[in-house]
Amino acid sequence: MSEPVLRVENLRKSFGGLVAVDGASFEIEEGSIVGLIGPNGAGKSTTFNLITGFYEADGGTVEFRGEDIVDNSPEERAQRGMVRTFQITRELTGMKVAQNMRLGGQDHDGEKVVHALAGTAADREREIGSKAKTVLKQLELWELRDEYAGNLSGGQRKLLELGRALMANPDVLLLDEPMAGVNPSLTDEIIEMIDELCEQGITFLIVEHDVDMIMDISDKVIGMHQGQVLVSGPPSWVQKDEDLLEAYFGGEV
Ligand SMILES: Nc1ncnc2c1ncn2[C@@H]1O[C@H](COP(=O)(O)OP(=O)(O)OP(=O)(O)O)[C@@H](O)[C@H]1O
Repeated sequence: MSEPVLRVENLRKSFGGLVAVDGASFEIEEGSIVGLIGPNGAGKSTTFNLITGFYEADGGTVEFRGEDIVDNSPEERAQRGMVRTFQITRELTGMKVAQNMRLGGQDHDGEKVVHALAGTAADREREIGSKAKTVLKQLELWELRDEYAGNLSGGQRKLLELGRALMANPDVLLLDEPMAGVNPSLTDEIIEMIDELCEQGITFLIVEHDVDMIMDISDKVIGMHQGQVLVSGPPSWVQKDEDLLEAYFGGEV
């Protein structure tokens, strides 16, 4: 069997006395779509932030292509091809769609993009512009390129977030609730896009509250509760896992 692209082992993180991630371990195979689910407060976002290096782990390892990167900064991880989506924050809503995309090609993963391209700064600018055009067309945002990001609908913003992340040439793309606030027609578009990108070799880790959708699109689903991985495997049996069902629906009312 091939090596997993990402392996998390015994990951731990507390905030004060609160244990948010409590010895989580799982693997992500290259070229797969993996969903990370669990009830509110299960530790999904914290795990996400530990993988991308936005939080420092209290313990455990994060291996990327067989190498422990737990001491690497988010920028170093991004340069290796691990990229996450960022919300289009207030600062970015004042910029046009096309500018947002160019920034995506330059910011956290800028080094990788720049190194990948030969030639002068002007050549690189042209290259970034041409990649932005391709991605915007893929995401059907090309017509909106001169629109301010702040004028986009919630769903269109989600597509722009995805587009910005794609500008950084990711190998592994971590999506934080890509469907939140997205209307059903755009949801389908995003799912199609994820499928296509996966076929092109991008590995996905997706944190998402829409469990049905995650079960539909994922090759593997990881279910978390109280900072621990309860279950990890194919959607067909994760959705029948008694412990996970109990975590979602059981316990005290
Ligand atoms: N920066 C922080 N400071 C203090 N406590 C935090 C912080 N981030 C998360 N927590 C706590 O850690 C626990 C896990 O939170 P986390 O956001 O990882 O869960 P989640 O599964 O993503 O939840 P949700 O589905 O509601 O987004 C929660 O009890 C939360 O209150």
